[in-house]
Amino acid sequence: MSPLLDATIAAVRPADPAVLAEAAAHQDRLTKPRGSLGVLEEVAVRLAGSAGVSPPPMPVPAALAIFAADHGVYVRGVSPWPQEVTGQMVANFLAGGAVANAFAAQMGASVTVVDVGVAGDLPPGDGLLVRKVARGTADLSRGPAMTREQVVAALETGIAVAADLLAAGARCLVAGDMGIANTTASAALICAYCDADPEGATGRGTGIDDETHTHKIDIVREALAVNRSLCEAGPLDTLRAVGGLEHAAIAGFILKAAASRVPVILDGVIAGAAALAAAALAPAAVDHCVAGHRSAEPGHRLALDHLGLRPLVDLELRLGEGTGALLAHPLVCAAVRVMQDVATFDAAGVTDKEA
Ligand SMILES: Cc1cc2ncn([C@H]3O[C@H](COP(=O)(O)O)[C@@H](O)[C@H]3O)c2cc1C
Ligand SMILES: O=C(O)c1cccnc1
Repeated sequence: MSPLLDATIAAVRPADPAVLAEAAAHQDRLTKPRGSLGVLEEVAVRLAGSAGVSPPPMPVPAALAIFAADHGVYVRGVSPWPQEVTGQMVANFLAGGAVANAFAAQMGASVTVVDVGVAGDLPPGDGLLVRKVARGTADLSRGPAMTREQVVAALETGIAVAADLLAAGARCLVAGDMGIANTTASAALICAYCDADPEGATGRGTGIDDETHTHKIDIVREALAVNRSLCEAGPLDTLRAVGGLEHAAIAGFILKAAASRVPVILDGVIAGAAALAAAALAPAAVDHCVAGHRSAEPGHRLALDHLGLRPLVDLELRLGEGTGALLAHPLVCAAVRVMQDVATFDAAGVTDKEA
């Protein structure tokens, strides 16, 4: 594939089983009824297993990377929004005006925007990394979206961005996306990796009427049919056949976080589809992922079920940009804080009914 990608995949290790057991036992010694923190207990144990130490380190500071790219399938009329909105939103992110900026400011996360494949040229700006692999993908409903070189370059971009953020001190990575028509590619990826039917996996994205929704399902079906042999050839070929440049970059970003034993909080259906690709390339990568939220897109539920991840927040969000993942960050921090701060029954002199 590529030396960087191969090395990153090889470095992805599963959660440490001894640390998982130690963390679970520690949860049970804390001054609360066992299991009373529900899913938050699982999250803290998960982060301990991922980091290889219990209690796990506090996942701060968090760094959001928004990977932006365009999609050839746009020409098939699958999104109600003009394609130039991708580049315009990049400018909005750089100006601090998007929802992702508001949430990142609220959560104390940094924001990095990566042009991994926006169709138009973007004016340079503070916080923009221009890593254009192509000016958008090819139309996945007519053939492969990407060449092998392109998908590898996009994966490497995600790996490099994660590496730089980690080197700058980030201890939690958050994956975001921007790309008009990318819910179509996400649906196709989910069908290919989960063996799902386009009807159940294809949602309304930014908001389409019934007729366009039916058409979008047909487009996903066409994409899977025309790319069938590539989708059967392996996980990398599946990603290049029906994915987007931002999906590939997010997959690389997840792989690098996993290889570094740093948690990565997943966002909605785009990050979910990218996580399927990362997990297909390195199954243990899932051990280092936290599902930030469940989006309203039906395919997202299929992806999370396939990955075995339980979302922390379900607020019917359907935005992307990393917004749902950012909302979950304080919950992840609170879960870790419990492990670090809460007294044990012994230390606090509280009677444990199980002792
Ligand atoms: C103004 C605006 C801001 C957004 N921020 C994220 N998305 C989200 O919507 C797009 C995917 O939906 P579809 O597949 O229906 O085109 C992606 O860009 C995604 O990030 C946005 C979309 C719009 C219009
Ligand atoms: O699930 C998401 O993140 C999503 C849904 C619709 C449009 N954009 C993103």
